[in-house]
Amino acid sequence: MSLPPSLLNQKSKRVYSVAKVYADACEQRPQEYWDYEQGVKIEWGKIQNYEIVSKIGRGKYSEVFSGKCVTNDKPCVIKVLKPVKMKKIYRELKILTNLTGGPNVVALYDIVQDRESKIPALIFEEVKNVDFRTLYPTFKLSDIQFYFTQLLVALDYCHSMGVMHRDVKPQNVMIDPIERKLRLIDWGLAEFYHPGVDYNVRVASRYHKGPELLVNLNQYDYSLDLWSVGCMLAAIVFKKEPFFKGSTNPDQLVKIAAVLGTKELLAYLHKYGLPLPAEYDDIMRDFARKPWSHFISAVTPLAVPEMVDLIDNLLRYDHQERLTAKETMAHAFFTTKFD
Ligand SMILES: Nc1ncnc2c1ncn2[C@@H]1O[C@H](COP(=O)(O)OP(=O)(O)OP(=O)(O)O)[C@@H](O)[C@H]1O
Repeated sequence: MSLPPSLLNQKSKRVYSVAKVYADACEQRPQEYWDYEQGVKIEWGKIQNYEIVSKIGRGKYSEVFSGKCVTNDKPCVIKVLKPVKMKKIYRELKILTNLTGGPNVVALYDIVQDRESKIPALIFEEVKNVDFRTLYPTFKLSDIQFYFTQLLVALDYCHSMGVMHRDVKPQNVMIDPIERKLRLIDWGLAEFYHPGVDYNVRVASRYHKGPELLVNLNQYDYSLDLWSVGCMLAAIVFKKEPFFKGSTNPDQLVKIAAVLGTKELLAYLHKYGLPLPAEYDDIMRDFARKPWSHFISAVTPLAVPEMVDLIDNLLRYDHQERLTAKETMAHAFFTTKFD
């Protein structure tokens, strides 16, 4: 039985940007693969199989607990969702079930539901994460090579499966340095990519939002995630956490322009036939582009030329110019041997 047509892959009247890679990843698969509005059938597990041990986190959309599966005594993480639109819950579930088992993607063990409140909870593998504010300052170049390769493998995988994560940031990259294990978590903002579709720009967390989101360029794609990776690397290497620290969303673009230049921002908008939104009228200034050397000093030994070149190729206004996840892994930074 075929599904009725969906609004999720409806093209915009003006198609001005299409992903450079994996553009047809969803279109090549059956509609059931990506149509979370019509095709999600949840196989609920048993809530009594899980026990809460302690609280480990609180997100905008959930409360997260460390727990235990009583049938096998295995540790797990229990993410109890806050009441949001069912459509958002279906999207996260569909994406997680499609991606679980993929390299460095947090594994979804089960989905359960509270009998009375009907609130769904997701059961995940647990990662013994060390907070990035403690861990990243210990990184040598070889650690950056290792962990960012793990992150890029996860991203290349999800992109190849037609999914943009849309919330890449240190808080969503769990690292267990003892096991040298990395898992990309929080697929709550992730979305299926269809070429020519207009997407909501209210995604990602402020400091890691790509310029496309801040100028209302709706036809963005997987390359959004590579901007966020560039922000993470720049923060580590230039010892500036976060690298772009806007106080509001519009101020975030001002902070980016203060580094990448205002003329260059306008050229980006011009390429895609978009105006600079009116909200910038009073706050955007005419910034000259800063060379990366501006951020290099005696306290930035990680800023070797290969790394700076990599950052330069990720932190590009033009999402089509950024390296893809695969291209990033093949960049000289990753193929050079560092101690
Ligand atoms: N598998 C896991 N292993 C270890 N810790 C985890 C795991 N999953 C989630 N956490 C912890 O719980 C926090 C919140 O989880 P998650 O980001 O999935 O929830 P969220 O409500 O979508 O958060 P946000 O508001 O940041 O988008 C994470 O930042 C992390 O500290």
